[in-house]
Amino acid sequence: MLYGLLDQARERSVRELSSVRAQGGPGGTHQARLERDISASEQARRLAQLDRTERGLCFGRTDDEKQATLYIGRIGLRDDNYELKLIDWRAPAARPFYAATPRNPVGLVRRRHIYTRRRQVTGVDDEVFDLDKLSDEDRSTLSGEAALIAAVSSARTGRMADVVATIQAEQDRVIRADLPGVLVVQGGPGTGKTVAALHRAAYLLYTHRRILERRGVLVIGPNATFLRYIGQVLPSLGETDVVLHTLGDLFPGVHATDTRDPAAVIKGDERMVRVLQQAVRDRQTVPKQDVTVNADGVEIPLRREAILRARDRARSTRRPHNVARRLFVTELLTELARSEAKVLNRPLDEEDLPDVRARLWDTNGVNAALDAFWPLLTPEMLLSALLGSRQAIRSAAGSVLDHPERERLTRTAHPSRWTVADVPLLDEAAELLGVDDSAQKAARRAAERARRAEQEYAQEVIDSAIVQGMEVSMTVGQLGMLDAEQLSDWNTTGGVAFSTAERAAADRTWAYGHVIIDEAQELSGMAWRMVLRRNPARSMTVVGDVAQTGSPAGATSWKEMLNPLVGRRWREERLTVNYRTPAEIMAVAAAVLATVSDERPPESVRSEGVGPRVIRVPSASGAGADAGQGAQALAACVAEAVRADLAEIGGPDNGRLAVIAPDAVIGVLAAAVPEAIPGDQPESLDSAAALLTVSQAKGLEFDRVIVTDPSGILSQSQNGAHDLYVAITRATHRLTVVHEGDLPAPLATLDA
Ligand SMILES: Nc1ncnc2c1ncn2[C@@H]1O[C@H](COP(=O)(O)OP(=O)(O)OP(=O)(O)O)[C@@H](O)[C@H]1O
Repeated sequence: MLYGLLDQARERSVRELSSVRAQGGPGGTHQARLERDISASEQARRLAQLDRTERGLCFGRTDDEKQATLYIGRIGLRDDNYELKLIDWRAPAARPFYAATPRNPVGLVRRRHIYTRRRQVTGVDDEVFDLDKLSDEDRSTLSGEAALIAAVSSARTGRMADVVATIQAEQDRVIRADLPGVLVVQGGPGTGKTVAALHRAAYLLYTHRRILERRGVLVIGPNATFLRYIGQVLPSLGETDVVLHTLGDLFPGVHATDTRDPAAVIKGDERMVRVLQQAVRDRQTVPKQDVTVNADGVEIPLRREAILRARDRARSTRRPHNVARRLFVTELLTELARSEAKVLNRPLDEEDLPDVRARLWDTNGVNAALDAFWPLLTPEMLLSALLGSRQAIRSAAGSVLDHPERERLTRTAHPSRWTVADVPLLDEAAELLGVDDSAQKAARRAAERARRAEQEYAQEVIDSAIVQGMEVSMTVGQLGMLDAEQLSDWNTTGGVAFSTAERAAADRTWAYGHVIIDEAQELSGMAWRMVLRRNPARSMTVVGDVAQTGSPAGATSWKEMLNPLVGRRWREERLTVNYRTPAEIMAVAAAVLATVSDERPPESVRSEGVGPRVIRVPSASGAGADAGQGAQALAACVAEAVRADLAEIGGPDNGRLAVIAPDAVIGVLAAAVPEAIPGDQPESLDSAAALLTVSQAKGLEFDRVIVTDPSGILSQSQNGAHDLYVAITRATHRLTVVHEGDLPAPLATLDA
């Protein structure tokens, strides 16, 4: 019956789409074109949404104490009488399906999971909260619990899948938490933080569509591989107004991927705000004595005193550098106009001043001279000039950073080859520099007037019968209605080309309605400042695990990181159950965790009955055995282990494998194990085996994992133990450890 309704909804959309298209090309009145564009785009979007719900359309059923039965699914569906037959998983009525526990069944008598393959029901799985209240017939069809275990044990595909059918009560609390404020979701590896955060995005867009569709939701992940890994979850949940970014591409126009910046800790330190402020001031220069400026062949004297006064005045406005520059330039042009009149022995009327200033400004000599005192700067210019010069760093950071810190910051070669740690600095610089947009502002005011006229017109369109007809068809699938503002945006941007997501991604100052930050423990103080600028409303979901922090600039506690930034306006939810890693592997991970953190390891939801496997590399013996040979021997062992694992997995449809290794041996391993595709290649996730550094493996999971050289992982950074904890907790089934020499102490039990 439900698939029948889905087909009907689809047919309706196809019909409407073709009838809209049949109305012809670009002709007709302005109003007709507008209506056609909107209608076609909405119908296409609706169709895409309906197509995505084909698999597992309905996955749940609830029976409550009042004998009401509801079916829960990926979208809401109504029959011809407008009766709701399938409840969207995000609707309030679906909540008991997720929230009920044996202790607090929230009015439910039974929760049923429904399994389907294509359009066939293949099984059901019941949880009964009150057997007495079930009818005899229902009692006779009861079935056991297995939905979650089946879901978490299944082979991995290289992409994260949605879990709408099996969201657990503690995750549901996170997903449906209120929109305002900062929600921190702390949980160990595999507790579903990422999956819960993405479902939260879908839930928020559904529940607060009016606000969020216009402002968009920003999801920040640790790297491009991770974004690819989670990229399909949201579309499958039916959401498109979401922008996915890494920290490296939050500054429009820059795509930084390099995370290995020796100065990352200093660049992440909030003291850099003062360094950048001073770097900007250092660019506002005053010569040591009076100068002359050449204006079309006339040498005009300019007093040092006047430059100093103009600078002080411009600074005292406290406007950003490029904005205050207008005042500086105007002051000095006035000074030059007077000085020129004196040189040429000509009178100067006050009312002629604006014209004279404009003429002087148009001469190359004046322009260049004033630019040298107070240049127009881009963030990129400011930062590359700073990082590329020891002298500039000394001047800007002399009182803030000590000598070794300043030395580490200096990058005389390729100062504008941006690393991820540079991006928050560029963003900070953009704030300090500002944009002199007085010319654009005038244009914008004119555009705004035009826009208001459009808006009034669009309101009339909404009120018209045709668009009211659309409303009926759209609300069937819970598509939000367009408001007058959206309609006019649509019109002024020339049609459907710019979605909220596209406009937001291109605009550094875009204020998102909600921001979700995954692996948030990795953010430095400067990175937080950049992210907070994207969300002045402070409506955020901060997801992470302070026990997995790899970056030395990252967080060791949420309190220390967040209190200075948002005060006490944050609350914490904890996730405690591990859905990924079997108990046998988690026991090893727990021993590693205990060496560095008081955080409790999460409880595994299942065990495999098989412990981790250990392979010891035969020692390279004899005189002349060196580090190179050691690495070759290690690589040979890993190659053998990879081939054995791949043979056991028996094809990419049955699961995935990852080799996780210290950064230093990735090159050797890439040569020795060509089956494993390095993580910096986009196809890595789609291959049967991936070769990853720990930072590339963050947030990902694989059926089998070969952790290579644990001692190397431990010693490669000051957060090595956190890295080893991350590496060990990526496996959903089997873990193999390949090592040379003795195992590091926390793994010693594996030798037994
Ligand atoms: N309720 C659930 N039903 C089915 N599978 C789940 C559920 N919750 C989590 N999982 C699965 O558990 C695995 C781990 O989830 P996820 O990656 O979100 O964990 P995480 O807490 O972000 O881990 P990490 O901190 O290691 O990145 C995923 O495969 C996810 O689909």
